[in-house]
Amino acid sequence: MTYTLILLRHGQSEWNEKNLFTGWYDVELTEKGRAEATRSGQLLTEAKLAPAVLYTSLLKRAIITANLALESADLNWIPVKRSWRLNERHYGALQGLDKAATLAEYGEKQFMDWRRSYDTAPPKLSDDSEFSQANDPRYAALGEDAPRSECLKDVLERMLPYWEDEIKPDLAAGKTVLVTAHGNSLRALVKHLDGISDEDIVGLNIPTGIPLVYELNEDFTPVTTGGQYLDADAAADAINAVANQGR
Ligand SMILES: O=C(O)[C@@H](CO)OP(=O)(O)O
Repeated sequence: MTYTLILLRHGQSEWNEKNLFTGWYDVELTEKGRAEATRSGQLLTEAKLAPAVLYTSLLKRAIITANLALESADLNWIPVKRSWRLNERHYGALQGLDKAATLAEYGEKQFMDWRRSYDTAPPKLSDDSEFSQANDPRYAALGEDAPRSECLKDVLERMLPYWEDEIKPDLAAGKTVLVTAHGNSLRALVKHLDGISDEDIVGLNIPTGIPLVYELNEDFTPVTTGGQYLDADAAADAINAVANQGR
């Protein structure tokens, strides 16, 4: 008996295209991103994978990606659960900044520590910034606990309870689960699933809009470490593009 978990990073967003740090800022998909999302649904159909339940973040780039994927897989009807715990990493004071300009200003080491290190969070975003979520009603229940910046460790710590309490029980009940989320929230989940070290997670990048399928054993360890992208060639190219952003 194995469980099937499908991870899907949202399609290209307007700020991916512009090369801006995004985090919790709620941006739209580009036309290319919408096409990636539609194609990801076709890839699910071709692979004969039919999710029984969808999990998304509260950000529309993930929500719309999932809607388009399920539309093209003719699965619009499946139940949906959403949580801020699947949101992208809050990028703090970097939200809205240009990646290339940030690299030029702060240098390679600081840039990569902020982008990919396990435990270095960017400076906090001020509540009066135009890029702040401090007064966003969707996070009102979090009160002052709502993050103003996060490192990957913070993401793992807020995502894991949701994985344990909500997603795992659906898998254990035999449901194929689709999780549509973000580059860094999915890096956190993959780190947990594959047991990737704090050092090695620096080198892991997740491409937009390509389903990553994990078959999990009954103890939720992956049958194949790293899972399997449904379009492995496209994933390899796109992973390189993500790794080289800002350059
Ligand atoms: O800007 C962001 O929120 C993320 C994902 O797009 O960027 P990065 O890949 O640099 O962590």
